Amino acid sequence: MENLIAVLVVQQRRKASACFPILVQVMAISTTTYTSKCFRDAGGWLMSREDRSFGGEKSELSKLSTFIKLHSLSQRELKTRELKMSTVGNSTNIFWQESPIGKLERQKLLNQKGCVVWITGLSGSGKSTLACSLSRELFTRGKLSYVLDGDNLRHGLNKDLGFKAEDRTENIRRVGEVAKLFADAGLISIASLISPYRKDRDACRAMLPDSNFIEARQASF
Ligand SMILES: Nc1ncnc2c1ncn2[C@@H]1O[C@H](COP(=O)(O)OS(=O)(=O)O)[C@@H](OP(=O)(O)O)[C@H]1O
Ligand SMILES: Nc1ncnc2c1ncn2[C@@H]1O[C@H](COP(=O)(O)OP(=O)(O)O)[C@@H](O)[C@H]1O
Repeated sequence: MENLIAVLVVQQRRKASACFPILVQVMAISTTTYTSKCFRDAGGWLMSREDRSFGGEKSELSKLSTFIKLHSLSQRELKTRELKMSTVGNSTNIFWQESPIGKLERQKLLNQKGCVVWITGLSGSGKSTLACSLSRELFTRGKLSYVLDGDNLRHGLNKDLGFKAEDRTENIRRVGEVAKLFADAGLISIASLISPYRKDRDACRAMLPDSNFIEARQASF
């Protein structure tokens, strides 16, 4: 049976003139419960912190002030959504927002598979040259790539970082995250960084399915 996912909202926060809900919990309920009628009628669900059951009268519920988002999801999607809810810093209301267009659709549009090619090697070993040649070669074959070059990224995104071990780790983590997003967008993301520590490269690899992360070591020519 299809499951419904209800996002419970217990309070509102005011910011400027706008009210926006604070998301506190995601819960699955069966479509056979009383609530499914409420969902249909109201197109959403209202619930107080005190009333955590789904059995309350609709009239009571409608006294409450805020809005609940409702999605009809498969069990699998539901699990994914629940897993993607996370606490970031002190915030408990940060959750993953799905894109209306899926990765597979983007890949189909571009006629290619998004992935990360990670080129590691010493400074001056030829990483950037290799990354640019690869990008050009892919382009001539009708494949869209983008080079994430360590030098370039240190001009902007990573300009606050130096070359201590922990700064390199953070540099590589950030580039890994960007590369992952580009791969998700359907691009062939070519990262060219010294990335001297295996653990940092492995952490980037772990962000993606194995077959989507290709590591290449540029030996000095
Ligand atoms: N220790 C030190 N001091 C000063 N400058 C340095 C240092 N290490 C690297 N570089 C220069 O920074 C460029 C980018 O480095 P990366 O971001 O790829 O390094 S790392 O992956 O974070 O280790 C790197 O670019 P490439 O020479 O293209 O590798 C260097 O120009
Ligand atoms: N295969 C190669 N043969 C000869 N020279 C190369 C080769 N690859 C790169 N170079 C030269 O070496 C220098 C450093 O290359 P670069 O790609 O900037 O290295 P990195 O990005 O690793 O610092 C550049 O002057 C480049 O033209």
